[in-house]
Amino acid sequence: MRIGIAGIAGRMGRLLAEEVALAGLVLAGGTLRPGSAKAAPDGAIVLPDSAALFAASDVVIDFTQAAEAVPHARLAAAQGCALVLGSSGLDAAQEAAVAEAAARAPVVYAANFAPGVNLVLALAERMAAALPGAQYDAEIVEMHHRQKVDAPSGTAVAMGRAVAAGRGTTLEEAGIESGRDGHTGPRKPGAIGFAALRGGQVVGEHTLVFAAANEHIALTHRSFDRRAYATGAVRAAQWVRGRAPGLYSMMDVLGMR
Ligand SMILES: NC(=O)C1=CN([C@@H]2O[C@H](COP(=O)(O)OP(=O)(O)OC[C@H]3O[C@@H](n4cnc5c(N)ncnc54)[C@H](OP(=O)(O)O)[C@@H]3O)[C@@H](O)[C@H]2O)C=CC1
Ligand SMILES: O=C(O)C1=N[C@H](C(=O)O)C[C@H](O)C1
Repeated sequence: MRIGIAGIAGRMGRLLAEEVALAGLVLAGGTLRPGSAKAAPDGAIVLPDSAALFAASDVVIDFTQAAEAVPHARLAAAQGCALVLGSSGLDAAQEAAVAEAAARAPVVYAANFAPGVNLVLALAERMAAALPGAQYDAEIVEMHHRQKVDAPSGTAVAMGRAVAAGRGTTLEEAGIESGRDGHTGPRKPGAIGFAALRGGQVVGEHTLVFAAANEHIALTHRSFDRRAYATGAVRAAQWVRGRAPGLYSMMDVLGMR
């Protein structure tokens, strides 16, 4: 199986190249951002653009940036190539366009490819179903390295969506409270709160708190090494090859639904 890696010189791109080799798969090559000062890992073939990457690959893994998600999903659809999409920070229109392209190619899109996080998402939904929103305020706190460009993290948003689903609603309907500052007024009943911390080289930490008048319950996941994401993404690439077109998640890859 030939794997292509978009953004092969990035933090995730480099690790993905290592994990592809460790899994005994063929690295078809990778792309760099046009004009990038970064160099690809030694020995990796650098392809001139995304079209060449998709033409050379059976599965492309994309951990670059939100703006590349739609063009990459459209290339996957046009060229009959599978896509593993890990970039975060996609807006609603970008997510809808990826879903549309996935009608013509198999796409695994996940906010977080670490298996433990996906278990946390399943637990979050069950906890929210058991803890009424009128009494248990859901607050999500995440911390990441100083280079991260989007907030809240994709994983924090996925946690919020899981809480909303457990309560039989959507994140948009439940309401979001984030970036509280100044005279914000009291907390809106049922809203889901987000707080983002940035500093140092934190790989990824997420805590979901359910806070009631007389008790708190918290669920925390910490990633110590990006390899947790990279091994998950390569596993997803092996799983998605040859699947029918559709939008899949890491939960599907892990057999969790
Ligand atoms: N779903 C998950 O499990 C995870 C998701 N992520 C997400 O993955 C993304 C990347 O994270 P990370 O590796 O830390 O970030 P990096 O900035 O280290 O890597 C991204 C790389 O993509 C390159 N790039 C940007 N645009 C293009 C393009 N058009 N073509 C080719 N390469 C391009 C960048 O180049 P340059 O540096 O020159 O700009 C950079 O080298 C983020 O959105 C992050 O949130 C990260 C970890 C886990
Ligand atoms: O940018 C990162 O580093 C990460 N991004 C993903 C996110 O936004 O949730 C996954 C992980 O938290 C690391």
